[in-house]
Amino acid sequence: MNRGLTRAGRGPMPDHARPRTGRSRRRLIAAPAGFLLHGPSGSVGLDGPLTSFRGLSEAENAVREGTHGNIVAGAVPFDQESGTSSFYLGRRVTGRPAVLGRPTRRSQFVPDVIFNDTEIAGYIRMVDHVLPMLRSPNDVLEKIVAARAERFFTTEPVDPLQLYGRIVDMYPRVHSYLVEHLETPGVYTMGASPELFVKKTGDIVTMTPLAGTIPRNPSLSTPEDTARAHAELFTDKYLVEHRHLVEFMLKGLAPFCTVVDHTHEPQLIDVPGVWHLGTPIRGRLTSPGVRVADLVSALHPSPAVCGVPQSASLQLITTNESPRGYYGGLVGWLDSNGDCELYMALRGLDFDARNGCLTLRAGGGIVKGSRMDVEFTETTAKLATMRRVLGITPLLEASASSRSGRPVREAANA
Ligand SMILES: C=C(O[C@H]1C=CC=C(C(=O)O)[C@@H]1O)C(=O)O
Repeated sequence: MNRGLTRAGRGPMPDHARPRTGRSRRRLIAAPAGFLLHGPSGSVGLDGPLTSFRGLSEAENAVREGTHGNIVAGAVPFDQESGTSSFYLGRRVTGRPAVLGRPTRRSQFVPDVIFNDTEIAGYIRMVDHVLPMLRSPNDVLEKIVAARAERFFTTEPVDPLQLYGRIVDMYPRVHSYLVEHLETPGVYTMGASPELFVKKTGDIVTMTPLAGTIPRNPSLSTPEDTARAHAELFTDKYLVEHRHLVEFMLKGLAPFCTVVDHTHEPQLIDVPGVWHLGTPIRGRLTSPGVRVADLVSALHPSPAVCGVPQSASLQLITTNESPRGYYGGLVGWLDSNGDCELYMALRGLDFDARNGCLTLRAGGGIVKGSRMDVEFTETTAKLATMRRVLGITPLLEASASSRSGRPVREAANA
């Protein structure tokens, strides 16, 4: 167990990354304390002194003891073999940190290399490599999630909490998250997650796995765009891509549940910038004492971020992509009652406050019948969620605007 490694023992934060406290009549979180979550289900932060853990199972044991705090919160990486978790045990605080309300200085974000072309080339190679495998009746691969990164540098120091505040303000309909990396203090993963991985309340688990995506069309009215999304997503290619995920989740849940209910048809899910197919699932656990760490090892990484079969997809991803870190992992909290809320760490970025480097990452499920150009456009639409936060014109909106000759409406929360 890695107890006892507290913020006090982790060296100083750089000046421009250090949080400041402010005065407000609302209840405030004075410091970021490793983890923040804001969204329709409420706000969660931590109050110290904190104890930290590099594994979900140890973190769960400690919070269930209930002696050092009532909540443990943080992130599980995409690949638990090559990365470590960052969990912080403390007391639950609800409310908005004072610093989130502060106006941000306008920074410029410049690309690492023009168009981040190395990552684009790697993505194209990966998709080219897997498409024939998916078509071959002799290959086991049925679905794989290929992802690509975009890297930018800030031209002046950026406060990670102010950056996070922009995410919270821009995307109130989904859950925003921030986790400081335990291994590398001063590095943060943050974003606006569209997807509930698992929520546990007593003996009830709920989730809405998402797979199947098309970008929103900001030049259409909402009813027109809804009709278009329905017509495009309820077709064989997307339904198969989605079914792989639902089948995996149902199979993974079965040993833990006495009953599992789900809708037989997926639903159209409206999240910032894109439409998804999603299936709400609800299970009754064999006991409220089922461990969250056991649910996570049965269900993560799911085909929402990895593929089918899991081991072959994981192998292809770890061999061919730059390390994903917390992208495609899980973020959220577990408490001393055995309850939890974990979200998929998607539509986010890694921010290294020590050198101003930001890495955005997004991917999409590839199945037999997928097309390179359509898949690439899907990753562009997903990357746009964080590009908007940085004030970098999303490529899709820029090109749609120049084609139509008129400005395109902001689609982030349309
Ligand atoms: C892998 C991502 O999204 C997942 C979640 C929803 C829909 C997805 C899809 O349609 O491929 C992905 O499975 C991402 O945002 O990087």
